[in-house]
Amino acid sequence: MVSTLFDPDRWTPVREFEFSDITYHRGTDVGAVRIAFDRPEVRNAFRPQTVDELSTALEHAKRQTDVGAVLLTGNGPSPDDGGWAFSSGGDQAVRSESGYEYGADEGGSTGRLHILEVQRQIRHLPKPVIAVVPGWAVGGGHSLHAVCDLTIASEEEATFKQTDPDVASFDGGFGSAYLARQIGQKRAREIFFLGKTYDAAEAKAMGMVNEVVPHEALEDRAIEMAETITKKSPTAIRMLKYAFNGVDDGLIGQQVFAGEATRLAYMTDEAREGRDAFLEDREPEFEEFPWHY
Ligand SMILES: CC(C)(COP(=O)(O)OP(=O)(O)OC[C@H]1O[C@@H](n2cnc3c(N)ncnc32)[C@H](O)[C@@H]1OP(=O)(O)O)[C@@H](O)C(=O)NCCC(=O)NCCSC(=O)CCC(=O)c1ccccc1C(=O)O
Repeated sequence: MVSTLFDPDRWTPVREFEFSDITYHRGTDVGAVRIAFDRPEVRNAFRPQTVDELSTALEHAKRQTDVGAVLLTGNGPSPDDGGWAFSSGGDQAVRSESGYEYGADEGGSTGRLHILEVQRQIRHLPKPVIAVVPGWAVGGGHSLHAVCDLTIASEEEATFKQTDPDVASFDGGFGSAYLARQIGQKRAREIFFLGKTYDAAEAKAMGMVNEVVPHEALEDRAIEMAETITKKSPTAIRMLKYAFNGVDDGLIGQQVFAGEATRLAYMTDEAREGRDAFLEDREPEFEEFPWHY
């Protein structure tokens, strides 16, 4: 069993990969994928292996031109005590002085903090990523939900909390500063400085959760959201995501948005004329193309 909230009729395993720390499924009747932390016994804490797998799945999801939405969630419940989690952040059991360590027989010799690279993957993914929160979203797990485009949360089980300063960690980017853009400075500072716990309704009232859903209906509602998104124009959704990002992302945001504008421009006769003139070793003839206003 993947998770008690998982509907096997709606999802097919993506068989290209052999993952140990996540599960990865493609929708059977919706153009979406479901990526889930699969370490429920440690509240879906992520270790370097988990982060590598997450990154691989996100890169694969990015390249699927018939996939328009990504659901990111956590499998559960814990076989030990029945607890639920989206993610409790970095696995403190493998944390060393330089970051989070791979096991003895895998990876490099230095500690990693590459969940931050995954945050940037989510941020730049050309399709919405929905955080589907069935339980604890804590520490780096809280930061991950913050960077996702949308968050839906279990009414009964979702709990939001920032423990970063308790374990001498600090997400100075999307987890804090971008969160403050979502919910305001006072609330974001409260989350980090006081480390209070918030249920799904409180998190929605604060503006960091879009919908609160009965626990048993959580993934059905997530699929409905993905269906809604994937019926819309892929180009419009992609450009909107990058437009929303742009204001906070500076020159990188401008570059990403402009890159997609370039793709749209490449689709015009005007661009074809520029390319063909070069290949045919002649001057380009742009006279027929208007100076739009
Ligand atoms: C999540 C809890 C609040 C849940 O509490 P509770 O329901 O009572 O369950 P527990 O009994 O505590 O936990 C069950 C079981 O899971 C183990 N566990 C839970 N969380 C972790 C974890 N993060 N790492 C390792 N193990 C974990 C726990 O030990 C229990 O195991 P047993 O063997 O059964 O005893 C509570 O568990 C809790 O507070 N967890 C710790 C949360 C935490 O501090 N997370 C780390 C925050 S720092 C971080 O995530 C850094 C990574 C990162 O993203 C980053 C990197 C670089 C810069 C910035 C960042 C950033 O912070 O974003």
